[in-house]
Amino acid sequence: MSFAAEPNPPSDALDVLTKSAIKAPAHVFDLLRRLHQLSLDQEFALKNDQTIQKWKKNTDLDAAQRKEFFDNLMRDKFIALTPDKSIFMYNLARASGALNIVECGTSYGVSTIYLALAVGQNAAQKGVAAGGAKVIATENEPSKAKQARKYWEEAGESVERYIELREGDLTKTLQADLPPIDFVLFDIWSPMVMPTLRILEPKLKPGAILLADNTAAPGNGYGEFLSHIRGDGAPYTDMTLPFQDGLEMAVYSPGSSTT
Ligand SMILES: C[S@@+](CC[C@H](N)C(=O)[O-])C[C@H]1O[C@@H](n2cnc3c(N)ncnc32)[C@H](O)[C@@H]1O
Repeated sequence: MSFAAEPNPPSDALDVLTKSAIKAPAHVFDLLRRLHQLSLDQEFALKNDQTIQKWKKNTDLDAAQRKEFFDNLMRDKFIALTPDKSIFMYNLARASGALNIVECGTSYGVSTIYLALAVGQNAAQKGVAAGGAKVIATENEPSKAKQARKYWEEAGESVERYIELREGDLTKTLQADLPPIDFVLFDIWSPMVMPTLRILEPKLKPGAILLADNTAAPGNGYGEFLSHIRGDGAPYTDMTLPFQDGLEMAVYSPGSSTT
């Protein structure tokens, strides 16, 4: 999400989540609609919150004070990937046949549900047992992790069994026990993205897909990450997809010839 963008009326944003957009049991589909609505309502309120507008303009705050304000503000916020981006992500994960996905930034687990549906459906199609396919979810706010688990329990078997939630700072929780990775979602505070990619990169499979949210938002803080994946000789192909505030899609392509 970006505070700079004009808010969309929440009802419009949800229109894309039709029954033909994703394959999901009816109760999971209804759960996703409910959670997106909560997230969109929160974002709508945030964009019109005068406290935030004052905070944005207050140049007296130092970096630590700004971080504290931001962390407190976000502690109970979904900040879920928007429905259009979520649907695209689900279908990309399905089309690529991803079996092992890392989700950087889980919050209340909305995007995790899409990724777990995709992983589970890919596993079923390929005849892979549940243990061989999963979404590694990451969240450092305990109250969010607890509630995310409840939503996944409500979603049931087709979702819950494909999620492994690692609680705590992801730059620590992702240090060990990573499978070869097919797909990564970066939906986390942008300064965390490059340190996390450094941890994940040795485990990326050739052809692995990276998505990163809001790379075209004003002041997005993605500079180091974008330089890394777009640099001369970088082992990636990359495009900013034209969703609101951008959605970066990169494909890990080590050793690919340019001749
Ligand atoms: C944008 S939200 C994720 C939204 C989620 N992907 C979705 O679509 O439902 C980013 C989350 O990252 C979490 N986070 C921030 N820093 C973190 C860190 N160092 N380790 C793990 N999680 C972190 C925040 O608490 C927040 O809930």
